[in-house]
Amino acid sequence: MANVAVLGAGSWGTALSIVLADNHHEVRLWTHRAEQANDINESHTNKKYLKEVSLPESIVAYTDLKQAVQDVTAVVLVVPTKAIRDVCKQLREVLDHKVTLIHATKGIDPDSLKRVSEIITEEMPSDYYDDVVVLSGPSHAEEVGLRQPTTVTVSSETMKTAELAQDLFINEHFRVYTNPDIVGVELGGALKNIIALGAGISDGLGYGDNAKAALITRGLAEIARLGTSMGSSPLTFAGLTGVGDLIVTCTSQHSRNYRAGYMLGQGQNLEDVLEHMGMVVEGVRTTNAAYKLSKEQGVEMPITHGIEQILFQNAEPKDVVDQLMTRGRRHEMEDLTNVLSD
Ligand SMILES: NC(=O)C1=CN([C@@H]2O[C@H](COP(=O)(O)OP(=O)(O)OC[C@H]3O[C@@H](n4cnc5c(N)ncnc54)[C@H](O)[C@@H]3O)[C@@H](O)[C@H]2O)C=CC1
Ligand SMILES: O=C(CO)COP(=O)(O)O
Repeated sequence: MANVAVLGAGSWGTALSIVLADNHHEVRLWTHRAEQANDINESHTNKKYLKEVSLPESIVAYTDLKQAVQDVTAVVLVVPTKAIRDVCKQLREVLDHKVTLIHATKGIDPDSLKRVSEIITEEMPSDYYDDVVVLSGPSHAEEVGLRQPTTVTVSSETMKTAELAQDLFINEHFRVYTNPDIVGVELGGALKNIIALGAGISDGLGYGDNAKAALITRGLAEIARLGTSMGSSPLTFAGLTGVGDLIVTCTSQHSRNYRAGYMLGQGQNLEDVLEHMGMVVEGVRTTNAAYKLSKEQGVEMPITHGIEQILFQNAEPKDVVDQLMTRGRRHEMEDLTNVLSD
C-alpha cells in the first residue's frame, strides 16, 4: 500500500482521504490551518467541512508540507482553483522525488484562462511527475464520506498514469473509469458549475422543473460547444464528467454552486451569498473565465453570458431569464450537429 499526500483539507480533500484510507493507504492530509489539523488528529473529524463523518485513524493531518510529502508515492491536489498556483509553488520547494500527481479541482483560472492541469504543468518541474492526472465526475463529498455509491473518471496524457490513479482510488463504493480526453474531462467539471448556479437561480426565482431541464440540456449544448472548440471530444460531454456531473450539481442540495445560485435567485447579493457559504463556489470565477473564453473562441454561450451579467453586471435574474427566452429562434438539430462536426 502507498503513502499518499492530499493537499487541501476542505470537504473534497477530506472525502477523497477517506476513500484512500479505506483502500489501506497511509494518508497525509495537509492543511494550512493548525486548528483544523488538531481537530482531525484529535477528534478524527473535520467539523467545518464534512460534519457528521468520522475519519479513519489512518488519516493524519499535517501543517508542514515538507513532512506531508516526504516519501509519498502520490500527491493529490484538492485546493480551490484560486490557490492551485500558490500551492504548486510551495510544493516544488519541498518535493524531492517523483510522484503520481493527481488533481481533483474543478475550475478555470479567469486571469490566465488556463485549466488546472495546465497551471500545474507550468508551475511544477517535469522531473517530479510523468503526467498530471485529473479526477472528476459526479461526486459530492457528503455522499462519498458516507461511502454511498459514486462513479468518477480519471484522465491524463498517458493511460498508464491514469491507471495508477485508478488503482489508488477504486473500491466497491467508489468506481473509477479512465478517459484519455483530459481537456474534455477538465472542462466538463469546471463548466457545469456555471449551469448549476443557473439552476439554483431558476429555483430561487420560483421557476419549476421545466426551466431546470431546459438549463441542463441547453447548458450541456453550450459546454460541449466551447469544449469541442478547445479540442475536447464531444463524446466526453455525454459521460460522467459531462452530463453526469451536470445533473448532480444542478439537482443536489449538497451543491454549493446550486445553493449560491438559489440565494441569488431570491434576491441576495453576491458578496453576502459568498460570505454565507463559507466554502468555495468555483462557478463564480469560472463564469468569468468561460465568458472570456467564449469571446476568444467565438462560441455562443447565452446561459453563461446571462449568468455573467447577474454575477458581475448587477443584472436582475428575472430579466436575464426573459432575455434567454426571447432570443432569436434556433434549430436544435443544427446546434447539436455543429458540436459533433467541430
Ligand atoms: N465538495 C465537493 O463535493 C467537491 C469539490 N470538488 C472540487 O474540489 C475543490 C476543493 O473544493 P472543496 O474541498 O469542496 O472546498 P472547500 O471550500 O470545502 O475547502 C477548500 C479547502 O482549501 C483550503 N485552502 C484554500 N486556499 C488554500 C491555500 N492557499 N493553501 C492551502 N489550502 C487552501 C481551505 O482552507 C479549505 O480547507 C474545488 O475545485 C471543488 O470544485 C470536486 C468534487 C466534489
Ligand atoms: O463538483 C461537485 C460534485 O460533483 C461539487 O459541486 P459544488 O462545488 O457545487 O458543491
